[in-house]
Amino acid sequence: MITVESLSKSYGSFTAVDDVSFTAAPGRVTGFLGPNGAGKSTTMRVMVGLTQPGGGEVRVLGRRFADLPDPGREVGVLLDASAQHAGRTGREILTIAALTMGLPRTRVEEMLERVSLTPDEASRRVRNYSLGMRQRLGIGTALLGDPEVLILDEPANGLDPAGIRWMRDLLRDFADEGGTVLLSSHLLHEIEVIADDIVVIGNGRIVAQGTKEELLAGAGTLVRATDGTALAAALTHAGIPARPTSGGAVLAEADLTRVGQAAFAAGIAVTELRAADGAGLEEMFLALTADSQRESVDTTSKQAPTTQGAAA
Ligand SMILES: Nc1ncnc2c1ncn2[C@@H]1O[C@H](COP(=O)(O)OP(=O)(O)OP(=O)(O)O)[C@@H](O)[C@H]1O
Repeated sequence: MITVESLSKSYGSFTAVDDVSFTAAPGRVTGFLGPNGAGKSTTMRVMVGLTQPGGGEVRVLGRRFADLPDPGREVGVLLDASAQHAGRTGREILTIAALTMGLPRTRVEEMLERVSLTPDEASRRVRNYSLGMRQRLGIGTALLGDPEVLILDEPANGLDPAGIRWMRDLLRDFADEGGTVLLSSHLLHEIEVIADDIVVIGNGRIVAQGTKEELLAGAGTLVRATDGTALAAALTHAGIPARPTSGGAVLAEADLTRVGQAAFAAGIAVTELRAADGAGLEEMFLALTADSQRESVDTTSKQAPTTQGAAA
């Protein structure tokens, strides 16, 4: 369990993390999603005692990180996969970590196998590793002490699709055995594939949180007709908030039946009608974090889609 309570952190007059509260529960994979510079790494650094908070606190397994009796065995941490000693081999890095934690050397071979680094790769110096191999090694180091909690900052960075699937299965198994996983990403798709619960941060503030299902349910219905403008107008006329998406469809804030009936009543033949699923979550992510995006994003909407019950 990780509990973040009213956490704030400023650098000079700049507020990087602003009154952030959320929980990552045991048995669940919690995705911490936000665009670049949103405050994810700062929050995670506070969690593991590397950055002092300006206000609020973080508890891991009920204690501040500094008060954990044996943090290496309780919390597995991966903050920057490229921060490993480039002149050491993968096996040496794991061996040093194992010896520091008082673990037998056999644990190193177990872990190399678990993160799918071959004996040949384990004998190479880390400077010759791809980013994906560094991530696997970093995840191996985090798992080495058989911790109850994993805190991983952008662990999918550099992994190919097969690597992301491998990581998803690994984190799923970890959570199914009762572990707590918190992982960050600036890519919605990664979080959508891996996480059970999602916490969305933009400009240092939590903008939405809930289960993946809750956030998806809030995303409404995706509907398409030959004349999208007439469709959007008909839905709006029927009292259903509706807006065009970047893909030419209309995203409506009502369930399938209501949207279908409204289009039928207006005499409009729909060519597609389905739950918005990932498309809706993506729209929501872009809309909710639009003002913290560095590149301008046309969300076409004045309002974020409904996330009641899930919104913080
Ligand atoms: N030591 C520091 N001094 C000054 N500003 C900082 C410092 N560390 C972080 N920041 C600023 O705080 C904000 C949040 O940074 P943070 O690294 O937490 O974001 P992030 O969500 O992890 O982004 P990314 O996905 O790009 O890693 C950024 O604007 C960053 O420039």
